Amino acid sequence: MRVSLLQIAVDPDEPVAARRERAAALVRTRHADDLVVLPELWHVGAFAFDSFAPAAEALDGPTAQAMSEAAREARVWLHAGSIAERGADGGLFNTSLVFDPDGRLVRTYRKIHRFGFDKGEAVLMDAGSEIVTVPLPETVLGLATCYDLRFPELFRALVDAGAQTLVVPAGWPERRRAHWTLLARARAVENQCYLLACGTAGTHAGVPQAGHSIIVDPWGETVAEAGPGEQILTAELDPERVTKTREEFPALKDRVLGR
Ligand SMILES: O=C(O)CCC(=O)C(=O)O
Repeated sequence: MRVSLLQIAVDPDEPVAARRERAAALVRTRHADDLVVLPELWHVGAFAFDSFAPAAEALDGPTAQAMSEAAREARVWLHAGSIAERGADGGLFNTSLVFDPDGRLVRTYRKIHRFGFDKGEAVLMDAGSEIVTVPLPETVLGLATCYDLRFPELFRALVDAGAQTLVVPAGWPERRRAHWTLLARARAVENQCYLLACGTAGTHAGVPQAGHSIIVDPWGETVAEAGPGEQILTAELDPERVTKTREEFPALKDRVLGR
């Protein structure tokens, strides 16, 4: 199973519509992949708090439409990262979108843990509450977003729901890059899953982004890691490794708490 993480640069000088078209054009080139992943809030920037409400879109808005068409053209599964979603009830959510190779929006995930403590996303957005998995032909995706990476109980719940490949779009800041890499590997090894963590590059709202998107295998080893700039990170995964790792080292079966 070939996967690519599109580590897009989010630059405040680039209009949202231009970045949307650039991202769609990149997705359209990925026809040799099975799964393509974009970062968190790449259309607007995860730290561009003032733009969340004005840039918010419905689930059939321009970003979703562009991603649907790109997935269909490339014939790939597309985790299109997340958008600022204006819900039908007026709520504002940080929502991930997954499209199938026919361009159908098959699942959405509203970020559960909002970042910012008493400002930013934490006060501007509403929290999701649903644990979301997505069955693909080769694996089962478990969805989480950025700050969620710090909450292992979410990932355990995803494993209980059948997840084999954890997908984490992010807009992680450079300042805490060491946490990003450490947590990505920890979530993979403790849950015996592949983990695909796709961040942004560049600097927006004065916050330099970490980049360093990373693909980790179920043994906790790094399969591929990006640098700091805009980059496409590609790797070949063996979905059977999840089952084999869980059979050969059955630590998940020894759980005592939280079952
Ligand atoms: O947890 C962190 O250090 C970064 C989280 C974050 O930037 C986010 O969730 O948008």
